[in-house]
Amino acid sequence: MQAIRIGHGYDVHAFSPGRQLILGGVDLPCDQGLLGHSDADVLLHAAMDAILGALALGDIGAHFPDTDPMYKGADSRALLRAVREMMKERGYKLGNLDCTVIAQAPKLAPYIEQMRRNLAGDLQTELENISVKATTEEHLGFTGRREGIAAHSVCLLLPIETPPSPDRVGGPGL
Ligand SMILES: Nc1ccn([C@@H]2O[C@H](COP(=O)(O)O)[C@@H](O)[C@H]2O)c(=O)n1
Ligand SMILES: C[C@@]1(CO)OP(=O)(O)OP(=O)(O)OC[C@H]1O
Repeated sequence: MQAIRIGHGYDVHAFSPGRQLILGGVDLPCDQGLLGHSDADVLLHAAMDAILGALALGDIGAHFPDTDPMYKGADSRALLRAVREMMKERGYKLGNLDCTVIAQAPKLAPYIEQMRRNLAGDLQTELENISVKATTEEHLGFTGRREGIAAHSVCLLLPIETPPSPDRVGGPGL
């Protein structure tokens, strides 16, 4: 029987004019977006790093290098689904995921439920297993000055249960 595993992820992207702001797969109305090789969805990047961390598989940069033209402008939801497949192939499913986005602006509360739905769908889990929270940084530091957005994520992975083989049902001798 495999053990339950815990993972942590953290990511930061800088604001940049002329970019779309995409968080948790939601295209947000904002005067600027985040800079990145991909769509720079910092929330999904932290979530993926948590899952990869739980599996001791390194980080997203190792799997989807930012030097590879294949990932230029990549949809981070597609990368998340690829990470989900890595998790399944190793015999795990998501237990729960808890994410915090650190953004002075824009206000994220109206979009949090859609972000949760996107994550739950891509990770093939129930909505109740996905938590997304937002906090400002009280105008302190790079996030507080609106220079960028950071995200943290922690997850638990559970072994996928395999049904007992028929010859073991009922115990020895039956
Ligand atoms: N970008 C953000 C940041 C925070 N919120 C919500 O506002 C509330 C107060 O935030 P604090 O920084 O004072 O903790 C809190 O309920 C956050 O969920 C937000 O919607 N968007
Ligand atoms: C997501 C990837 C894809 O090339 O690019 P970026 O958008 O630059 O994001 P980062 O958080 O720096 O992670 C590295 C890459 O895996």
